[in-house]
Amino acid sequence: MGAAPVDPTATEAWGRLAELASGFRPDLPGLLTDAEWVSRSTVRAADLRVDLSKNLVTPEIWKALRSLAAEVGLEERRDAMFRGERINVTEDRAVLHTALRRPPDAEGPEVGGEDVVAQVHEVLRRVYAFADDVRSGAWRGFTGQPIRTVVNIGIGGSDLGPVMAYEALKAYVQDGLECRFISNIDPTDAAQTLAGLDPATTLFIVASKTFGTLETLTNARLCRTWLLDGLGAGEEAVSRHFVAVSTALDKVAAFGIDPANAFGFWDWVGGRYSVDSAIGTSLAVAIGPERFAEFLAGFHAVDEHFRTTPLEDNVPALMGLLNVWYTDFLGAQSHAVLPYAQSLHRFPAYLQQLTMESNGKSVRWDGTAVTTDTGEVFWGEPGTNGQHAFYQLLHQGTRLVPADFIAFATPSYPLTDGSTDVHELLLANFLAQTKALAYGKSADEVRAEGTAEAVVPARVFSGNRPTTSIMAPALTPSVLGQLIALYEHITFTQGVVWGIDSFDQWGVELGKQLALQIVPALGGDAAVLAEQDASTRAMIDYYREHRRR
Ligand SMILES: O=P(O)(O)OC[C@H]1O[C@](O)(CO)[C@@H](O)[C@@H]1O
Repeated sequence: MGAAPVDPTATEAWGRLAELASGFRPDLPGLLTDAEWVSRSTVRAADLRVDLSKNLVTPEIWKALRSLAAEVGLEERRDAMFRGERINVTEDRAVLHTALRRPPDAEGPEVGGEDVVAQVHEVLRRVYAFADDVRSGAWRGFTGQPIRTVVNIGIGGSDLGPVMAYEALKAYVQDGLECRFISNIDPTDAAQTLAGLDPATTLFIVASKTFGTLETLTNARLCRTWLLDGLGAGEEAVSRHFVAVSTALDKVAAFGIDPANAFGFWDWVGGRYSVDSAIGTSLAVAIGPERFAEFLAGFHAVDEHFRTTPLEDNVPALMGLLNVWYTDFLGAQSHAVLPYAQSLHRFPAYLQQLTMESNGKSVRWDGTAVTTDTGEVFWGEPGTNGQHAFYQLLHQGTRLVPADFIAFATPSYPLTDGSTDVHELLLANFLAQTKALAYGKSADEVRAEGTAEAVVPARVFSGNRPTTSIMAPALTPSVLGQLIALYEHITFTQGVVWGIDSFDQWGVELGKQLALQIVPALGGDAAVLAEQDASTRAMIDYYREHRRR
């Protein structure tokens, strides 16, 4: 099962961190008076400026966290990943999503004797040619019309990355082109997504790493029926309206999609790490090959930062270590990601798969039990919307919730209401929130506002609530690539400390198996029904009684 990971709790650094945590009294207002602290706590990766100064740490804690990274062999494992070693132990695979964004002239790692970077660029060349054809109108549908809508059919990493990036970069989408996304097996998703579309100008991308995913194949069949019925055509129309992205090109062909219309990728790309592979084809069509290449270059810039920067300034490593500190020493159970950019409204959902499918594990890569708490629950919504919903708990609740705030100097859409720079109102809120969380408001301050004594406690803010502020010049394709790579490497860092294989996802399998076993019972198979537990049986009975056809 691979060499045993170092038990982090047995390291010297862990002992030191435990000492530092016991009786730790954070003093963010005190720290923030020190310009030197802020400047030392502000780190950069490519275009990302990351202010770590409003975190519950001290120089001693940082030192101990870096020692922990050294003792668990973070840099060695990072290097092994970049070299293409099979660090995805339970699936016996290399982990090389970083090769997807290496420039064509870079010397790539080899997997199975094959030059990975050359393979990547060969597929990219085909994706770009396809994207150009769709964008220029050279690609025609069955009735001879150009494509207006691209519908990506996928789920998990084959959906969340493309939809998140499309939403984030909508300002760059070619006029007259639109992407839509179908993921859920609930037919409502397909029904609502297809509503109003003209089959003659609609092209489907079936995106599935394995090409065996129930939801995606079901939706693909459903869309094929919709297309052929709408066009009044036979199977011969499929090749003008369906392309596929997968590592299983034999299954793509078996499904009836012309291999000439299929774009491949490789088993060394995890689904949740695949938006920068051909899985991003819908995005490449929407924003064009040049912008897509900038997106990849953004990832690569942060990869290089992570690969070459010493720990003191290595942003993903520092942020990952900080998350370990909060999770294992200060008892945090969740982590909020709060983009002050509406364009990033699907970013928290994307990060949920990236972080929780990667680090939601109880055993280590050698099969032994983890020795400490692992993966936090990631969640979030764009500001300022969240301020009017769940920030109450962030400010005054009993839970410690470290939060990452993300903002951009230049807005995606520079609208004004005639007199106000609306983006400045957004940024003022971003700045105000991290300040309010850090400083809080004392009882004396509340009293000084003339508040009745009985209400004073309800209006006190404890402060000392940690935040990290990430800023960049604008949400460009490159900056989006940088942000994604940042969180990929944060996730990796945490996984290494905990000794986790962050690249498998066995935990999703049991439910899938059981669903397939239960299907016949819903259809009335008495023998399968009898095998179910009492609760499941009763719900199936309820369903059969209430289902209207
Ligand atoms: O791309 P595929 O093979 O259809 O898988 C979709 C998603 O399903 C999962 O395997 C989880 O069920 C994810 O890891 C993956 O991103």
